[in-house]
Amino acid sequence: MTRQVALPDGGEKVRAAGGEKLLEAAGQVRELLDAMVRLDVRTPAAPELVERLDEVLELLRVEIAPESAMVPDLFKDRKGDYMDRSPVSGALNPMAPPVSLRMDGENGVRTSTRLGLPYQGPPGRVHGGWVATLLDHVMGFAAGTVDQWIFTRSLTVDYDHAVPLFEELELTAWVEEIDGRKIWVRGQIEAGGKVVAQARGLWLPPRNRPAPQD
Ligand SMILES: CCCCCCCCCCCC(=O)SCCNC(=O)CCNC(=O)[C@H](O)C(C)(C)COP(=O)(O)OP(=O)(O)OC[C@H]1O[C@@H](n2cnc3c(N)ncnc32)[C@H](O)[C@@H]1OP(=O)(O)O
Repeated sequence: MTRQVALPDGGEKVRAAGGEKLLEAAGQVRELLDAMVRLDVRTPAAPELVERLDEVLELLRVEIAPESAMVPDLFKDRKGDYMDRSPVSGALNPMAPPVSLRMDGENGVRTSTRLGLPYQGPPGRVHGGWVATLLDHVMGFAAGTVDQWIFTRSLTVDYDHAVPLFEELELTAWVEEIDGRKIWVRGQIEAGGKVVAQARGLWLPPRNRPAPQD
């Protein structure tokens, strides 16, 4: 059975809606995150950094939406805007590497990414929590059907080898089995042509989803 998968568009709609500059700013904050973890604790740049960032935050304080306005209604709201803010593939979320997903055959999703120092766990290796996050995300999209939220119910990760920083990582996820509402998915990360992490998980839509006319 061919899955209907809605992938994030890498900020295309944001750009089309006039958000080019905001995407550029998100890229700058991403760069800032990387710079922050590379600074010496006694950097002489710190006082000026505080001052300039304070100005930036002052500018934003009057612009930002309340937290509650950014939490979509599970059953009513469309996922588009929310996905631009995702911590993994959100073009507008500086925490996101970001990964941009593409289809891999009829039942799979694929992406490649390269992670830098903000994602370091053991020396030179990606933090295990981020390894699981990347797999969770890509596998969630492989499981996800158009116009429906879907949740991770179970995720088992095997950390077979180090997942290296600064190297191209190939992520793939594919649906293994569908059993009623239950969607079983497999995923893996390859580096240098070798599988370094793999996972299996169960995805489910919420049980109490109202009928479409509600
Ligand atoms: C466009 C794309 C968008 C989607 C794109 C999304 C991409 C982003 C991906 C990010 C993913 C996340 O971060 S998701 C966030 C983290 N996950 C969550 O917050 C989920 C929290 N859990 C829940 O809300 C709930 O448990 C649900 C909705 C998942 C399911 O609830 P439920 O259906 O009422 O019932 P529940 O008891 O949980 O179990 C359902 C069935 O699964 C079985 N089951 C449970 N665990 C197991 C297990 N390990 N192995 C076998 N079977 C299991 C149970 O026995 C039961 O079977 P039976 O008795 O029915 O036969």
